[in-house]
Amino acid sequence: MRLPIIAGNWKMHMTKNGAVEFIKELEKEVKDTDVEVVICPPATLLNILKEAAKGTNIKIGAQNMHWEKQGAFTGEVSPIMLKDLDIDYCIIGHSERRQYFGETNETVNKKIKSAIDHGINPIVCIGETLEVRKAGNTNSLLKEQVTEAFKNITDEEAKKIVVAYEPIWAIGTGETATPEMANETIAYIREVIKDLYGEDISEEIRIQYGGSVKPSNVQELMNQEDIDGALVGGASLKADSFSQIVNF
Ligand SMILES: O=C[C@H](O)COP(=O)(O)O
Repeated sequence: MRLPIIAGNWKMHMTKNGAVEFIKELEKEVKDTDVEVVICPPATLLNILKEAAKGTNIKIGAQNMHWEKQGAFTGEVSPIMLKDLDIDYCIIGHSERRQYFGETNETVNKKIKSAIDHGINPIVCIGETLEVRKAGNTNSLLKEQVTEAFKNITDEEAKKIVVAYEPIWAIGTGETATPEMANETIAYIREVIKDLYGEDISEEIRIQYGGSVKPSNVQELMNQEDIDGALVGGASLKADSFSQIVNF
């Protein structure tokens, strides 16, 4: 049995006041859940939220990191800095970072390795554009993204990775993949992982769905056999809607 994991990706939203209130409110609503709950705020809020979440079952994740420990990389945050704050997770290779900040399968792989080396669990995002899906190339693209992401990752390291399947056409658009379509694609991703690591590890690795997840559609998605959680954008910005998602 895989432990479900529901993570909120706040993207470039939120400031101090609202954020601490959010954690206080969320804590009350999710304290009895069996789901692993993660909030990924902007880097400016990592420290304050880590403090606010102390003693709760809410984990805190970053949205990005550099693969180097330190150096002349203006504006970047290193894995050592995240570990300094005891950050639990880091989203890696979100489609917005691939699209707007030039991230490639190669940099995603470097970041995954570095995160694991520093004791940070990666949430690795993969997904296709509408053009790729319409052309019937979804599976080949996902296979390439998975294979490149997991390059030179050992069996033990692979188990620490959470994969987030996010069809780009479903992000922030209100368009959700149907639960069946999401499940079928995630089952395919699990097959690719099975080819790389064998059945036991592929059955252990958690794969989330992301893309317009909201209180009204989460249950149907989570009922699917291969979907182990959600990476939630817009609906994670209000404690009320995010806690409804966690308590699906
Ligand atoms: O990381 C989260 C995803 O990009 C989904 O965002 P969304 O729930 O606003 O569609």
